[in-house]
Amino acid sequence: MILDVNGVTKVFSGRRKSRVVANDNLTFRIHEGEIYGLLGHNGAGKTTLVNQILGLSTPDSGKIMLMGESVLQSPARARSICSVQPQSQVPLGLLTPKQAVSLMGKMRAGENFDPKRVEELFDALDMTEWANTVGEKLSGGFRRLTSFCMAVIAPGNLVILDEPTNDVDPVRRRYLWQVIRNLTNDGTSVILVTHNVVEAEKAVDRVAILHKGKFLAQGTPSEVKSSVSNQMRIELSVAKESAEIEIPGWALSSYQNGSRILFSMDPANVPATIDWAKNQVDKGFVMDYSLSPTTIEDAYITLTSGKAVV
Ligand SMILES: Nc1ncnc2c1ncn2[C@@H]1O[C@H](COP(=O)(O)OP(=O)(O)OP(=O)(O)O)[C@@H](O)[C@H]1O
Repeated sequence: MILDVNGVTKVFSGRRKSRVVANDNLTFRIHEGEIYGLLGHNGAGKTTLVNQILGLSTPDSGKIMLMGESVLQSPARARSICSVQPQSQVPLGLLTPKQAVSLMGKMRAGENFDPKRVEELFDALDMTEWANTVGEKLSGGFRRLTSFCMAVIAPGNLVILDEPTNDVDPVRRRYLWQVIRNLTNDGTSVILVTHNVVEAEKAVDRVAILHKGKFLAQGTPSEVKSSVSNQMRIELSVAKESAEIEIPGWALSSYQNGSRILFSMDPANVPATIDWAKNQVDKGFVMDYSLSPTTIEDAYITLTSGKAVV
Protein backbone atom coordinates (compact mmCIF):
# COMPACT_ATOMS: atom_id res chain seq x y z
CA MET A 1 0.00 0.00 0.00
CA ILE A 2 1.22 3.52 -0.81
CA LEU A 3 -1.01 5.67 1.37
CA ASP A 4 -3.09 4.90 4.45
CA VAL A 5 -5.10 7.83 5.82
CA ASN A 6 -6.92 6.99 9.03
CA GLY A 7 -9.43 9.20 10.82
CA VAL A 8 -7.78 12.49 9.81
CA THR A 9 -9.37 15.63 11.21
CA LYS A 10 -8.11 19.17 10.70
CA VAL A 11 -9.79 22.19 12.25
CA PHE A 12 -8.93 25.82 11.53
CA SER A 13 -10.02 28.75 13.62
CA GLY A 14 -12.09 31.15 11.59
CA ARG A 15 -13.30 34.65 12.31
CA ARG A 16 -14.69 35.54 15.76
CA LYS A 17 -13.67 32.28 17.42
CA SER A 18 -15.57 30.20 14.82
CA ARG A 19 -14.16 26.79 13.85
CA VAL A 20 -13.82 25.42 10.33
CA VAL A 21 -13.65 21.61 10.23
CA ALA A 22 -11.74 21.39 6.95
CA ASN A 23 -11.23 17.59 7.19
CA ASP A 24 -13.62 15.56 9.33
CA ASN A 25 -12.49 12.02 10.26
CA LEU A 26 -11.27 11.06 6.75
CA THR A 27 -10.19 7.46 6.13
CA PHE A 28 -8.99 5.97 2.83
CA ARG A 29 -6.19 3.94 1.28
CA ILE A 30 -4.39 4.08 -2.05
CA HIS A 31 -2.68 1.04 -3.55
CA GLU A 32 0.24 0.77 -5.99
CA GLY A 33 -0.68 1.73 -9.55
CA GLU A 34 -4.05 3.23 -8.61
CA ILE A 35 -5.53 6.53 -9.81
CA TYR A 36 -7.62 7.96 -6.98
CA GLY A 37 -9.91 10.91 -7.69
CA LEU A 38 -10.58 13.45 -4.96
CA LEU A 39 -13.67 15.38 -6.03
CA GLY A 40 -15.17 18.34 -4.25
CA HIS A 41 -16.47 21.88 -4.56
CA ASN A 42 -14.36 24.91 -3.68
CA GLY A 43 -13.60 24.83 0.03
CA ALA A 44 -14.45 21.11 0.38
CA GLY A 45 -11.11 20.42 2.10
CA LYS A 46 -9.04 18.89 -0.74
CA THR A 47 -5.96 21.14 -0.39
CA THR A 48 -6.02 20.76 3.39
CA LEU A 49 -5.89 16.98 2.96
CA VAL A 50 -3.11 17.12 0.34
CA ASN A 51 -1.02 19.45 2.52
CA GLN A 52 -1.20 16.95 5.38
CA ILE A 53 -0.21 14.05 3.08
CA LEU A 54 2.82 16.12 2.05
CA GLY A 55 3.70 16.85 5.68
CA LEU A 56 3.17 20.59 5.15
CA SER A 57 0.56 20.70 7.90
CA THR A 58 -0.29 18.44 10.83
CA PRO A 59 -3.62 16.69 11.49
CA ASP A 60 -5.39 17.56 14.75
CA SER A 61 -6.18 13.87 15.04
CA GLY A 62 -5.73 10.73 12.96
CA LYS A 63 -2.76 9.20 11.18
CA ILE A 64 -1.25 9.38 7.71
CA MET A 65 1.12 6.57 6.70
CA LEU A 66 3.08 6.80 3.44
CA MET A 67 4.65 3.50 2.37
CA GLY A 68 4.42 2.17 5.91
CA GLU A 69 5.82 5.19 7.80
CA SER A 70 4.11 8.07 9.52
CA VAL A 71 4.24 11.38 7.62
CA LEU A 72 4.32 13.18 10.96
CA GLN A 73 7.55 11.48 11.94
CA SER A 74 9.32 12.21 8.67
CA PRO A 75 7.76 15.06 6.63
CA ALA A 76 10.91 15.35 4.45
CA ARG A 77 10.58 11.68 3.47
CA ALA A 78 6.93 12.31 2.54
CA ARG A 79 7.96 15.10 0.19
CA SER A 80 10.51 12.87 -1.55
CA ILE A 81 7.92 10.08 -2.01
CA CYS A 82 5.37 12.51 -3.51
CA SER A 83 5.59 14.60 -6.69
CA VAL A 84 3.08 17.41 -6.96
CA GLN A 85 1.52 19.50 -9.70
CA PRO A 86 0.02 22.49 -7.87
CA GLN A 87 -3.29 24.03 -8.87
CA SER A 88 -1.70 27.43 -9.46
CA GLN A 89 0.48 28.00 -12.50
CA VAL A 90 4.22 27.61 -11.91
CA PRO A 91 5.94 30.96 -12.66
CA LEU A 92 8.37 29.94 -15.43
CA GLY A 93 9.58 33.47 -16.23
CA LEU A 94 12.33 33.20 -18.84
CA LEU A 95 12.77 29.43 -18.43
CA THR A 96 11.68 27.28 -21.36
CA PRO A 97 9.64 24.09 -20.78
CA LYS A 98 12.75 22.06 -21.66
CA GLN A 99 14.91 23.91 -19.12
CA ALA A 100 12.27 23.81 -16.35
CA VAL A 101 11.47 20.11 -16.79
CA SER A 102 15.16 19.11 -17.12
CA LEU A 103 16.00 21.09 -13.97
CA MET A 104 13.27 19.30 -12.03
CA GLY A 105 14.42 15.93 -13.42
CA LYS A 106 17.99 16.59 -12.26
CA MET A 107 16.81 17.76 -8.82
CA ARG A 108 14.69 14.65 -8.24
CA ALA A 109 16.68 11.93 -10.00
CA GLY A 110 20.24 13.26 -9.70
CA GLU A 111 22.65 11.12 -11.72
CA ASN A 112 19.84 8.82 -12.81
CA PHE A 113 18.17 11.63 -14.75
CA ASP A 114 17.78 10.70 -18.40
CA PRO A 115 17.35 13.77 -20.68
CA LYS A 116 15.69 11.55 -23.29
CA ARG A 117 12.72 11.25 -20.95
CA VAL A 118 12.02 15.00 -21.42
CA GLU A 119 11.82 14.55 -25.17
CA GLU A 120 9.60 11.49 -24.81
CA LEU A 121 7.22 13.39 -22.53
CA PHE A 122 7.01 16.42 -24.83
CA ASP A 123 6.46 14.10 -27.75
CA ALA A 124 3.69 12.20 -25.93
CA LEU A 125 1.94 15.52 -25.18
CA ASP A 126 2.58 16.95 -28.66
CA MET A 127 4.42 19.98 -27.26
CA THR A 128 7.89 19.54 -28.81
CA GLU A 129 7.31 22.64 -30.94
CA TRP A 130 7.08 24.77 -27.76
CA ALA A 131 9.91 23.08 -25.85
CA ASN A 132 12.28 26.02 -26.34
CA THR A 133 9.80 28.90 -26.00
CA VAL A 134 10.33 31.06 -22.90
CA GLY A 135 7.70 30.61 -20.21
CA GLU A 136 6.31 34.12 -20.39
CA LYS A 137 5.44 33.61 -24.07
CA LEU A 138 3.64 30.30 -23.53
CA SER A 139 -0.14 29.96 -23.50
CA GLY A 140 -1.87 28.96 -20.24
CA GLY A 141 -2.37 25.43 -21.56
CA PHE A 142 1.33 24.91 -22.35
CA ARG A 143 2.34 26.35 -19.00
CA ARG A 144 -0.04 23.87 -17.34
CA LEU A 145 1.44 21.02 -19.41
CA THR A 146 4.96 22.12 -18.44
CA SER A 147 3.97 22.03 -14.79
CA PHE A 148 2.52 18.53 -15.34
CA CYS A 149 5.80 17.40 -16.96
CA MET A 150 7.74 18.82 -13.98
CA ALA A 151 5.62 16.62 -11.67
CA VAL A 152 6.08 13.44 -13.68
CA ILE A 153 9.60 13.75 -15.13
CA ALA A 154 11.07 11.80 -12.22
CA PRO A 155 7.95 10.82 -10.31
CA GLY A 156 7.87 9.71 -6.70
CA ASN A 157 5.75 6.70 -5.73
CA LEU A 158 2.76 9.01 -5.33
CA VAL A 159 1.99 11.75 -7.86
CA ILE A 160 -0.53 14.39 -6.78
CA LEU A 161 -2.11 16.33 -9.63
CA ASP A 162 -4.30 19.32 -8.80
CA GLU A 163 -6.58 20.16 -11.75
CA PRO A 164 -3.95 19.04 -14.32
CA THR A 165 -6.13 19.62 -17.39
CA ASN A 166 -7.29 23.20 -16.66
CA ASP A 167 -6.66 25.32 -19.79
CA VAL A 168 -5.49 22.27 -21.79
CA ASP A 169 -7.16 21.57 -25.15
CA PRO A 170 -9.29 18.40 -25.57
CA VAL A 171 -6.78 16.55 -27.75
CA ARG A 172 -3.82 17.11 -25.41
CA ARG A 173 -6.06 16.22 -22.43
CA ARG A 174 -6.35 12.75 -23.94
CA TYR A 175 -2.58 12.54 -24.37
CA LEU A 176 -2.15 13.64 -20.78
CA TRP A 177 -4.46 10.90 -19.45
CA GLN A 178 -2.48 8.38 -21.47
CA VAL A 179 0.79 9.59 -19.90
CA ILE A 180 -0.82 9.23 -16.46
CA ARG A 181 -2.06 5.71 -17.23
CA ASN A 182 1.43 4.73 -18.43
CA LEU A 183 2.87 5.99 -15.14
CA THR A 184 0.53 3.77 -13.16
CA ASN A 185 1.49 0.77 -15.29
CA ASP A 186 4.92 1.12 -13.69
CA GLY A 187 3.34 1.02 -10.19
CA THR A 188 3.19 4.78 -9.53
CA SER A 189 0.00 5.85 -7.75
CA VAL A 190 -1.85 9.06 -8.55
CA ILE A 191 -4.18 11.35 -6.62
CA LEU A 192 -6.21 13.47 -8.99
CA VAL A 193 -7.72 16.53 -7.29
CA THR A 194 -10.46 18.06 -9.39
CA HIS A 195 -13.86 19.71 -9.76
CA ASN A 196 -14.18 18.20 -13.23
CA VAL A 197 -16.33 15.21 -12.40
CA VAL A 198 -17.10 14.21 -15.99
CA GLU A 199 -13.43 13.99 -16.92
CA ALA A 200 -12.51 12.23 -13.67
CA GLU A 201 -15.06 9.48 -14.28
CA LYS A 202 -13.10 8.25 -17.32
CA ALA A 203 -9.69 8.57 -15.72
CA VAL A 204 -9.86 7.23 -12.18
CA ASP A 205 -9.89 3.73 -10.68
CA ARG A 206 -11.53 4.88 -7.45
CA VAL A 207 -13.03 8.13 -6.34
CA ALA A 208 -14.01 9.94 -3.16
CA ILE A 209 -16.53 12.76 -3.00
CA LEU A 210 -15.49 15.29 -0.37
CA HIS A 211 -18.04 17.83 0.83
CA LYS A 212 -17.64 20.28 3.71
CA GLY A 213 -14.74 18.23 5.05
CA LYS A 214 -16.54 14.84 4.98
CA PHE A 215 -16.44 11.94 2.54
CA LEU A 216 -19.97 11.47 1.19
CA ALA A 217 -19.07 8.47 -1.00
CA GLN A 218 -16.03 6.38 -1.90
CA GLY A 219 -15.48 3.53 -4.33
CA THR A 220 -15.14 2.78 -8.03
CA PRO A 221 -17.12 5.20 -10.24
CA SER A 222 -19.73 2.44 -10.74
CA GLU A 223 -20.05 1.86 -6.99
CA VAL A 224 -20.48 5.57 -6.32
CA LYS A 225 -23.09 5.88 -9.07
CA SER A 226 -25.08 2.87 -7.94
CA SER A 227 -25.01 4.09 -4.34
CA VAL A 228 -27.16 6.97 -5.55
CA SER A 229 -29.32 5.48 -8.29
CA ASN A 230 -29.64 3.07 -11.19
CA GLN A 231 -31.67 5.45 -13.27
CA MET A 232 -31.45 6.81 -16.80
CA ARG A 233 -31.00 10.50 -17.58
CA ILE A 234 -31.79 12.75 -20.46
CA GLU A 235 -29.74 15.87 -21.11
CA LEU A 236 -31.34 18.65 -23.15
CA SER A 237 -29.99 21.83 -24.70
CA VAL A 238 -32.83 24.31 -24.66
CA ALA A 239 -33.19 26.79 -27.49
CA LYS A 240 -33.32 29.81 -25.17
CA GLU A 241 -31.67 29.97 -21.75
CA SER A 242 -34.76 31.63 -20.34
CA ALA A 243 -37.01 28.85 -21.68
CA GLU A 244 -38.98 27.11 -18.98
CA ILE A 245 -39.58 23.51 -19.90
CA GLU A 246 -42.40 21.96 -17.98
CA ILE A 247 -41.15 19.05 -15.86
CA PRO A 248 -42.58 15.87 -17.43
CA GLY A 249 -44.57 13.44 -15.29
CA TRP A 250 -41.96 10.67 -15.68
CA ALA A 251 -39.12 12.85 -14.40
CA LEU A 252 -37.89 11.63 -11.03
CA SER A 253 -35.72 14.69 -10.57
CA SER A 254 -34.50 17.68 -12.53
CA TYR A 255 -31.56 20.05 -12.68
CA GLN A 256 -30.99 23.15 -14.83
CA ASN A 257 -27.76 24.99 -15.45
CA GLY A 258 -28.14 27.73 -18.06
CA SER A 259 -29.34 26.16 -21.29
CA ARG A 260 -28.59 22.62 -20.08
CA ILE A 261 -31.37 20.63 -18.40
CA LEU A 262 -31.12 17.14 -16.91
CA PHE A 263 -34.04 14.87 -16.00
CA SER A 264 -33.75 11.43 -14.45
CA MET A 265 -36.20 8.62 -15.12
CA ASP A 266 -36.88 4.99 -14.50
CA PRO A 267 -35.43 2.86 -17.38
CA ALA A 268 -39.00 1.65 -18.14
CA ASN A 269 -39.91 5.21 -19.17
CA VAL A 270 -37.22 5.54 -21.87
CA PRO A 271 -39.65 5.15 -24.86
CA ALA A 272 -42.00 7.81 -23.45
CA THR A 273 -39.02 10.07 -22.81
CA ILE A 274 -37.79 9.81 -26.40
CA ASP A 275 -41.29 10.64 -27.74
CA TRP A 276 -41.48 13.62 -25.41
CA ALA A 277 -37.99 14.86 -26.41
CA LYS A 278 -38.74 14.56 -30.16
CA ASN A 279 -41.87 16.58 -29.58
CA GLN A 280 -39.89 19.31 -27.77
CA VAL A 281 -37.46 19.48 -30.72
CA ASP A 282 -40.38 19.68 -33.23
CA LYS A 283 -41.85 22.57 -31.24
CA GLY A 284 -38.47 24.35 -31.30
CA PHE A 285 -38.08 24.39 -27.50
CA VAL A 286 -35.11 22.03 -27.49
CA MET A 287 -32.08 22.04 -29.82
CA ASP A 288 -30.81 18.53 -29.08
CA TYR A 289 -30.88 15.81 -26.45
CA SER A 290 -28.99 12.73 -25.37
CA LEU A 291 -30.04 9.77 -23.28
CA SER A 292 -27.63 7.79 -21.10
CA PRO A 293 -27.31 5.91 -17.81
CA THR A 294 -26.73 8.25 -14.84
CA THR A 295 -23.16 9.50 -14.58
CA ILE A 296 -20.89 10.21 -11.67
CA GLU A 297 -21.68 13.89 -12.20
CA ASP A 298 -25.31 13.09 -11.37
CA ALA A 299 -24.24 11.22 -8.25
CA TYR A 300 -21.98 14.13 -7.29
CA ILE A 301 -24.75 16.69 -7.72
CA THR A 302 -27.22 14.55 -5.79
CA LEU A 303 -24.83 13.93 -2.92
CA THR A 304 -23.43 17.43 -2.60
CA SER A 305 -26.71 19.29 -3.05
CA GLY A 306 -28.52 17.01 -0.63
CA LYS A 307 -31.40 17.09 -3.12
CA ALA A 308 -32.67 14.37 -5.37
CA VAL A 309 -31.28 15.75 -8.60
CA VAL A 310 -30.76 13.52 -11.67
N1 LIG B 1 -5.06 28.34 6.94
C1 LIG B 1 -6.37 28.35 7.06
N2 LIG B 1 -7.00 29.06 8.03
C2 LIG B 1 -8.32 29.07 8.18
N3 LIG B 1 -9.17 28.38 7.37
C3 LIG B 1 -8.63 27.67 6.37
C4 LIG B 1 -7.22 27.62 6.16
N4 LIG B 1 -6.98 26.81 5.07
C5 LIG B 1 -8.19 26.39 4.64
N5 LIG B 1 -9.17 26.90 5.42
C6 LIG B 1 -10.61 26.63 5.27
O1 LIG B 1 -10.76 25.22 5.23
C7 LIG B 1 -11.78 24.85 4.28
C8 LIG B 1 -11.19 23.90 3.25
O2 LIG B 1 -10.27 24.61 2.43
P1 LIG B 1 -9.41 23.90 1.29
O3 LIG B 1 -8.47 24.93 0.75
O4 LIG B 1 -8.83 22.66 1.84
O5 LIG B 1 -10.54 23.55 0.20
P2 LIG B 1 -10.37 23.00 -1.30
O6 LIG B 1 -11.31 21.86 -1.42
O7 LIG B 1 -8.95 22.76 -1.61
O8 LIG B 1 -10.91 24.22 -2.18
P3 LIG B 1 -10.52 24.71 -3.68
O9 LIG B 1 -11.12 23.72 -4.63
O10 LIG B 1 -11.18 26.04 -3.76
O11 LIG B 1 -9.02 24.79 -3.77
C9 LIG B 1 -12.29 26.16 3.71
O12 LIG B 1 -13.44 26.53 4.42
C10 LIG B 1 -11.16 27.15 3.94
O13 LIG B 1 -11.66 28.46 4.08
